[in-house]
Amino acid sequence: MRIVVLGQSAVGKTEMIYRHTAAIEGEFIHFEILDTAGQEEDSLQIEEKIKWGDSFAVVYSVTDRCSFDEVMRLCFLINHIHSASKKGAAEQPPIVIVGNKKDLQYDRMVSTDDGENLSKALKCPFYEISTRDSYEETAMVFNTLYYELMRQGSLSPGTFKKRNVSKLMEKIPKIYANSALNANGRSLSFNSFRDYIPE
Ligand SMILES: Nc1nc2c(ncn2[C@@H]2O[C@H](COP(=O)(O)OP(=O)(O)OP(=O)(O)O)[C@@H](O)[C@H]2O)c(=O)[nH]1
Repeated sequence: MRIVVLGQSAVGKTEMIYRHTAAIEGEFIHFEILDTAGQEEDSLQIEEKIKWGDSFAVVYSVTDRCSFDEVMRLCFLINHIHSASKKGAAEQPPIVIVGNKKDLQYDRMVSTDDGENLSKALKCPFYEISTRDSYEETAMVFNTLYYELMRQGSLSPGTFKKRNVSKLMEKIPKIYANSALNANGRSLSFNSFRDYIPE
């Protein structure tokens, strides 16, 4: 299952996991997670990434009001690109809205109510998490996307089994949250998405 993580710069996307395997109801689900680069990317790159994904985590930081204001635009972008590329899809692709950095209580600029109200308006599940403090909360986001995709009937467990790990993800090391930081203290990521994008 392919998940694309979107959101403004510095909200904590790079703290998320790049490969993750979970046993859900007796099935081993292999998640391929694609990070995006906040503000630096051009619209073509974002479009390619959105087309690649089955489902989406749109992340903001509870300490950054601007990143919250960006969520609605990103959700509309995902829906627009998917409805144009996957004609006939009855529903919007699974999207989870994620308010990250909830550990920074004293720096909060976005309340839990704001997040919940937005998620109701956009009809998407919503979680507040801390990627810094909890691996489980991050994994919960991915599991929810899996259940949403199954609910839509877009993919059956059998389809997942047959699907090969994409060429894109073969280039990427397995990295867990808060581990494998590079010299700048940031998790490893990849830069040249277009070189690796599968057909
Ligand atoms: N306190 C706290 N800090 C976090 C959390 N998640 C990420 N950070 C920090 O926030 C900063 C930005 O995180 P990144 O993962 O680089 O943000 P990004 O969204 O990938 O940013 P771009 O790559 O610019 O798009 C880093 O210093 C992280 O350590 C969290 O849950 N709590």
